[in-house]
Amino acid sequence: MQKLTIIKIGGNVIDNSENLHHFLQDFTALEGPKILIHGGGKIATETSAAMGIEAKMIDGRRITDIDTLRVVTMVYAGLINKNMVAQLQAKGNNAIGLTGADGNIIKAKKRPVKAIDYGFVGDLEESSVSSTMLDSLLKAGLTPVLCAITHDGDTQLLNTNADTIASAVAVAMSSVYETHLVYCFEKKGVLKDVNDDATVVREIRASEFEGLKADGTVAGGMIPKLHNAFEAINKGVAAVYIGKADELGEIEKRNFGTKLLR
Ligand SMILES: Nc1ncnc2c1ncn2[C@@H]1O[C@H](COP(=O)(O)OP(=O)(O)O)[C@@H](O)[C@H]1O
Ligand SMILES: CC(=O)N[C@@H](CCC(=O)OP(=O)(O)O)C(=O)O
Repeated sequence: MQKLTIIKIGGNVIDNSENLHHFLQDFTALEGPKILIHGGGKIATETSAAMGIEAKMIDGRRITDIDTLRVVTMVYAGLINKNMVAQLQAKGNNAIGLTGADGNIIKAKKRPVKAIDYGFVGDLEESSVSSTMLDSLLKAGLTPVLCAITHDGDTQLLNTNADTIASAVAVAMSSVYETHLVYCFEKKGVLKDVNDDATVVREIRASEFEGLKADGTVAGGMIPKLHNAFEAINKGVAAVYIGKADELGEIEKRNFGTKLLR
């Protein structure tokens, strides 16, 4: 099987133009077919505030009412996605920026209203990602750049967490490629002490996850990130890493961040 590299980049890195430039350079230099998935939550929150809309997050998910959906569509599918594609083009990478609605690449289901109404948040299912469409783009020599906007197939755009998209895309592509998934963010990996980059946990087994949550080692956005990362490794993705965006260039040379084990 041919190797495919899927990289997810988080909002804190995207927000810093110097870090983003460096990351996109390293991403372009990676050998072989690749897919980039980006978030942008931080910029969406700032843009919402500038428009007088208060951002509300519960368990790492944005409550997406109709006004917020407009903002995230503009920010993720427009501003961030198109700027990233333009930067990749300038670096010689023939990128194509897409939402899940384009080419029906990711179809989601609006999250059912239970105790909390998340609004226009889309959940993914086994059959949500079209590996066939993504593979035809890769075979055409293009680098897909996917944002966090999906659709329900019945006109409605939806907002789906970018870590979840990365995991689902990696699982779907594993039937066609030996898929490697890398979550890039602003820290060196999963840390024992969140404020100390020298405390990277080099390997985490699925069986250790509950303990790390219970003793408070992992918290906040790291909980859904690890959950999505373990979903990927447990469903056939060949390798999953979590590490620092500006160390991506080192990934083949030495230990990069935290490696997940089944
Ligand atoms: N043990 C940990 N190691 C690293 N980061 C952690 C840990 N526990 C909590 N975090 C927090 O998780 C955040 C990453 O989650 P998130 O902000 O959702 O990522 P992204 O930037 O990819 O969207 C980090 O910025 C950090 O504040
Ligand atoms: C439903 C939901 O929460 N969607 C996310 C999508 C963006 C994202 O995941 O951005 P980061 O990777 O930068 O956090 C949000 O709107 O924040």
